[in-house]
Amino acid sequence: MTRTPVNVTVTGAAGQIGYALLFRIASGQLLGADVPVKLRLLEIPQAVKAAEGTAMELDDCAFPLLRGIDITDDPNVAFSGANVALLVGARPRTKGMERGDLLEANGGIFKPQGKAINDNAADDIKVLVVGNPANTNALIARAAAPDVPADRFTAMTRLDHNRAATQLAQKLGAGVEEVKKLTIWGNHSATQYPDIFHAEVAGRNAAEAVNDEKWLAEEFIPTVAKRGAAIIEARGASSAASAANAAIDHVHTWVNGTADGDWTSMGIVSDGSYGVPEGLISSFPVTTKDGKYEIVQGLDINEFSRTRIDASVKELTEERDAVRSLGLI
Ligand SMILES: NC(=O)C1=CN([C@@H]2O[C@H](COP(=O)(O)OP(=O)(O)OC[C@H]3O[C@@H](n4cnc5c(N)ncnc54)[C@H](O)[C@@H]3O)[C@@H](O)[C@H]2O)C=CC1
Ligand SMILES: O=C([O-])CC(=O)C(=O)O
Repeated sequence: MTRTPVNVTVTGAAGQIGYALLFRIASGQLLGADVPVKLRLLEIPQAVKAAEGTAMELDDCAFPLLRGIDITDDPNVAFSGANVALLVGARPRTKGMERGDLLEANGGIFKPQGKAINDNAADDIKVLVVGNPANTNALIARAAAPDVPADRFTAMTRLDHNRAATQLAQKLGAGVEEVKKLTIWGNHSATQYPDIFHAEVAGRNAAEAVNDEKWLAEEFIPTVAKRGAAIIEARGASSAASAANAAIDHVHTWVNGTADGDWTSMGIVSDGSYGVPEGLISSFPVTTKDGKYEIVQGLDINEFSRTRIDASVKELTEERDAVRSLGLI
């Protein structure tokens, strides 16, 4: 194999998502079974030793595609020459913390990381923000990287998309692979809107096949939107393996393309489509090809959907205004 390795930077590498993610990247599941990778792990100084332990384990897997691991607490080093950056490390909300405090603490992480990406990453850099609040953290990083095209900054709603696919498949007794054209709109938060009106299950329109607006409004949407909290309640820790899996899916789809007749959901910088204010990082239905994505255009948005998209976009607008007033963007 003579191909130049792809540099993949992972922040928060010693955390629980990092532990579920790194082995899959190193085994070729992020970019493809023929693509060698070099890993750059960014951690805070106190967690560098733990990241070193994970790196020892990665070595011990003898992955043929893994061409090196660097571990650092310096964002400029971590993002030097990065082709793909997975921004996982974030400041969780702790007891007594107001939303503004959370946004400010994360601004202290994502602003310098955005600048370090701007100054050091490769020209083809692709960024996925996983750390919460993911959409607004992506907005902060993007604002700190004026030399990087805005469409390279994305936020993860693929976990929500995958959750919705399973809920819908289970409701209709279908396989998840038969579910197509689902959309997550808006924020990766409880206001997100999983939309089945354009979705198909085994070739049938999903909303018609379900034919149960009560289930849609009272079961499906809340189950998907509050799944993160339900996992925390059940597991005593937030979702990790499924979040890592979604990060793999997000980047793999971005790089390798969506299947014909299907699309996926990604948090991306709005171009104003579907009435989402330009510049907000909001989830949309997108197709991907040759490492680029496009918003699926021309979908009819009914009243049921419009109200819910607007509510989530309102929350994103409020988060943007809050980080703006904190001087973070
Ligand atoms: N978008 C999504 O669908 C999902 C997002 N998440 C979010 O992902 C984030 C990570 O989750 P976990 O891995 O479970 O958390 P964790 O607490 O286990 O790990 C986070 C890691 O980030 C590190 N970190 C903190 N600040 C850093 C910085 N400035 N630079 C580099 N590393 C830093 C910490 O030392 C820690 O090792 C959380 O914000 C969580 O809410 C989790 C699940 C789904
Ligand atoms: O709230 C969290 O940290 C976990 C999360 O985003 C999710 O599972 O969707």
